[in-house]
Amino acid sequence: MSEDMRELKIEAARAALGQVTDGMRLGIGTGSTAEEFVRLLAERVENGFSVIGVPTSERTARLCLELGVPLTTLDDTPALDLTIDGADEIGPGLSLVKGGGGALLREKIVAAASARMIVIADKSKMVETLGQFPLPIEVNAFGLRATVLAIEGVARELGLKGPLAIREKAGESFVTDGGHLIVDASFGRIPDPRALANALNAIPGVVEHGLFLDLADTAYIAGDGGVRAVGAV
Ligand SMILES: O=C[C@H](O)[C@H](O)[C@H](O)COP(=O)(O)O
Repeated sequence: MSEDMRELKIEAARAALGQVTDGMRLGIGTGSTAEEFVRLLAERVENGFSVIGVPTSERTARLCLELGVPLTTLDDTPALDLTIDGADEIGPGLSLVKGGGGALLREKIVAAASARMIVIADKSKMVETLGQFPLPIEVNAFGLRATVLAIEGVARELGLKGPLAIREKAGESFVTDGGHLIVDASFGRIPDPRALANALNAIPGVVEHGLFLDLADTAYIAGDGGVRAVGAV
C-alpha cells in the first residue's frame, strides 16, 4: 500500500474518531482502514479516554489487546452505540460490499447490534454500482458443492454472471473466524443488491453474505481534497 493511500485511510479514521465520545460502547471493524482507527483510538485511550469495544475479528482483537484498547464481548455488551468499519465497496444509499478480509459475519452481527454505523474508506471504494469487488459469501463447509450450485442458480435467475471461487490462503481453503468457508462471486455488476441479498439469505448453506444494506448511517471518504461525509452526520 502506498504511503498516500495509508494517509487517506488515517484521515478517514480520524474523522470517525471525532464521532466517538467518552463512555461509548463501540463495534470495532476489521481491515487495514479499521486498523488505522484502532491505532488512533488507542492513543486517545492512553490519554484517559474511556471506551469499550467489541472486535469484529480475532485479528482486530489481537491489535486492540496489543495497543491497550479495552475489549468486551457482544454477550456481555449486546447493545452498542457505534460501529466503525471499513468497506470494500460503497454504493448508492451507503449500500456496501464487505468481507474482503473474511470478517463479514461478525462485522454484520456487530453492526446490526449498534445504534449507528460509520464506514471509513479512501475514495477508491466509492462505486456507482456494487459488484466489481467479488462478493464474499460465507458458507458452511457441509454440502459445499450443493451450496455453490444453489448460488449459481440464484445468480442465473437474477441475470448475474461471473465465476464463483472458493477462497484460498497459502494453498489451503480460507477458514473464517466462525469456521466457515468463503465463496467469492465475481459478478461485475449487481444492479439489484436487495434481490440478491434476499435470494442468498434463502439458501440454507449460506451463513451470511457481504452485502450490507441499510446498516451504514455515515461514510467518511478521504480523497485528495480532504474527508467528505456521506449520509447522516
Ligand atoms: O472482512 C473484511 C472487512 O469487511 C473489511 O472492512 C474490508 O475488507 C475493507 O478492508 P480494507 O480497509 O483493508 O480495505
